[in-house]
Amino acid sequence: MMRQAGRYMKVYQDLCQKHPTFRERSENVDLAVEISLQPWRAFKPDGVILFSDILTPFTGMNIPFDILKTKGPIIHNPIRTAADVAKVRELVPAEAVPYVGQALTALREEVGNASTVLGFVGAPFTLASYIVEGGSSKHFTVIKRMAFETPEVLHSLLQKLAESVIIYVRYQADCGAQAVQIFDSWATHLSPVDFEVFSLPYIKQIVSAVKSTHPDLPLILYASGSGGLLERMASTGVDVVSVDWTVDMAEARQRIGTQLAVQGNMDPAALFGTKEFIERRIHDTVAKAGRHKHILNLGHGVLVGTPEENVAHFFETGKSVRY
Ligand SMILES: Cc1c2[nH]c(c1CCC(=O)O)Cc1[nH]c(c(CCC(=O)O)c1C)Cc1[nH]c(c(CCC(=O)O)c1C)Cc1[nH]c(c(C)c1CCC(=O)O)C2
Repeated sequence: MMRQAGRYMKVYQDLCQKHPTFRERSENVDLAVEISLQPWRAFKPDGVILFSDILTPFTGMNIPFDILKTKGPIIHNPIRTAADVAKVRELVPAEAVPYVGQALTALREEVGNASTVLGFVGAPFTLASYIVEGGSSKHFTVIKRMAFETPEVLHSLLQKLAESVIIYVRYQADCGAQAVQIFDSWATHLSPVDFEVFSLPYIKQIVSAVKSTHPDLPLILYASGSGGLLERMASTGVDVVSVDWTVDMAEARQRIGTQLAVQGNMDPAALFGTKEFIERRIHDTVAKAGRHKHILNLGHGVLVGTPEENVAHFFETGKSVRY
């Protein structure tokens, strides 16, 4: 299951006591592998997600960052001008983030053919939102101001990010990732007309560049609250469109079509419900996705406080579904 998978787990919280910083946990190969394997050992899901963050490659791009327990992601020197953009370096993953490749390779060895190892990247707009705003944001006013006042500055940043993301996806695949998920989590804060200018072209660029060198690597695209964008997401050329719970899965399937796979889309909070409720929701979701490619998942990460036994029940029920 996606993203902050692990935070709800006691084994992860215990490990955080000993290794208190996110960067230590994610930049040390042994720790990153160990944390990635915690949900795998507990639930045997069909996918094992690398423990890392979409911000991790920033270190190699001359964008110092931290992820603080209280404040979340922090970019120490936000990028606001053309001169700032000029300082952003192209990512050389083997030099800047070798632990990512090493962890993926180790995970592939560990899980063998019993599960799929997933890598992930942030999409240019979502990465830029952190870089320009300086951290998480509610209204995205700084990056939108840049978009609407000096679009050429934002475009030059997005283009640089797209080039590094292409390199990073290829690196993850070469090191063992069997599928890569692209997170454009905050793209839905853009109006669709602006999404078509500031996000879509860059995702398309990434997908077509990666497909030209890695035609068999499945690419998954996620955006939160993506109901206004489903057709546009499908038009990027990705193999899987990840859907969150604000869209009915039957409608999502209809809008995305039967050629692409859909992923999702249970409300993560459904795992606070009774066992029967969880089962009903799983069957409902699977039925609505229809007899076409579907990766059963939550519509976002597992929420902190989710009972681990309910997560286990999600997987047991999901695996027992027969068409
Ligand atoms: C936007 C985004 C980020 N990071 C990510 C996204 C895209 C997915 C989405 O839409 O949520 C993706 C991500 N972040 C993390 C993973 C690892 C995969 C997994 O363990 O499931 C993945 C896939 C670990 C993490 N990344 C982070 C944590 C939590 C902090 C910690 O455990 O130290 C984890 C486990 C920190 C982080 N990093 C980011 C945020 C918003 C936060 C949470 C801040 C908070 O709520 O406290 C940026």
